Amino acid sequence: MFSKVFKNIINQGARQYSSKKGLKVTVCGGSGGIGQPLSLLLKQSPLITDLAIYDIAPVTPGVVADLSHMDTNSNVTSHVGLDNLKDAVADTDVVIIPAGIPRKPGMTRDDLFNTNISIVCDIIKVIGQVSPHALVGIISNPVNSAVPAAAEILKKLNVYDPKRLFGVTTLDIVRSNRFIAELKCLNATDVNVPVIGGHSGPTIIPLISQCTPQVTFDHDVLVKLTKRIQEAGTEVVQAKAGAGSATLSMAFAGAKFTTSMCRAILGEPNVVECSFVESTVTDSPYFSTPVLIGKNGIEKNFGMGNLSDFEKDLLKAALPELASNIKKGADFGKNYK
Ligand SMILES: NC(=O)C1=CN([C@@H]2O[C@H](COP(=O)(O)OP(=O)(O)OC[C@H]3O[C@@H](n4cnc5c(N)ncnc54)[C@H](O)[C@@H]3O)[C@@H](O)[C@H]2O)C=CC1
Ligand SMILES: O=C([O-])CC(=O)C(=O)O
Repeated sequence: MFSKVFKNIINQGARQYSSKKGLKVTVCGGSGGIGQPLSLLLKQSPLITDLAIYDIAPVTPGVVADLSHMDTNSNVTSHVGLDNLKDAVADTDVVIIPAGIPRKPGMTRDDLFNTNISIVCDIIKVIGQVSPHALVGIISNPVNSAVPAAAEILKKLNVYDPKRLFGVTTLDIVRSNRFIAELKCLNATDVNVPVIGGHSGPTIIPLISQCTPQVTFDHDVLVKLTKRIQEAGTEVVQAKAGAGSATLSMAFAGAKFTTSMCRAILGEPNVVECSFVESTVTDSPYFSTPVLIGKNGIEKNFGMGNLSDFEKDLLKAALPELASNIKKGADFGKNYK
């Protein structure tokens, strides 16, 4: 008797929850080093009712079975291989893409171009055909080339909306916040540093002069701190000694970014993230700055604000590399069949 009553209560609860439709999020590359912990974090979000995991790896149904035992309310689905990508992105609200290979010591992010950009283009093409209104965040490197390549694919499909395409640079902000908190003995969750530019070496420009709370450093400390932020990805690649690049901190950053997109779609005001997007802020056609995100993507670009002389020099050094990364990506996208 007790167990029958108990089961009824559970079933009513389940019906109540399943009737509340939240958002669908698709993780492309969901079985990888970033994809698995990112999916683990997203499975815990009450904003997401459907989590679709897409990958080419045969382990994917196992990853999904594993995630689906977590007693949170979202449904998780498995989609393996390009033929099944359509289902993964059908009616989706957000697609987040960490598909592709990571760096090994001695490689630059640009060395991943040949393998990763075609992976990203294959995925973007299907998103453009099936769910052009989704907000799309690209984690796969080189981000500076992947975003312009993706834009060209979407333009060819006549569905490109620059407000909906994002390069995910959140890890640069997460690292800057943490490194500054360490140096100044601050609570890391209270620190917020905008990071502009792109996502590779000298194109990563932390605006420490705009940090909240305000912080100051002697020039030599500022130089070292900036270099550490710019080379933090390489720090992890070297420490992992051939076994890949940042995965856990990236999953944390990716979950922050994805959650921001979900909050914005659900109507929360004042959702601001730094992201590598189409831009008129500088001469670079794509550039990361803080942007206001709303239901339909970017609503406002906040630009760079006032830069210190040191930051102006960083910007000058970044622009040539950015221009070449962007042209390489855009050319690939234009020629992609
Ligand atoms: N934007 C950022 O701040 C960061 C970007 N990354 C980048 O993220 C990417 C992924 O890194 P990890 O997860 O460590 O690599 P990983 O190799 O552990 O995982 C990649 C996953 O992508 C899947 N995959 C490969 N080709 C695919 C395709 N055609 N379609 C769908 N899935 C495919 C693989 O099966 C694997 O499960 C790399 O390009 C890495 O450089 C990494 C850290 C930070
Ligand atoms: O460094 C890499 O190759 C991965 C990455 O983008 C990062 O950790 O920032």
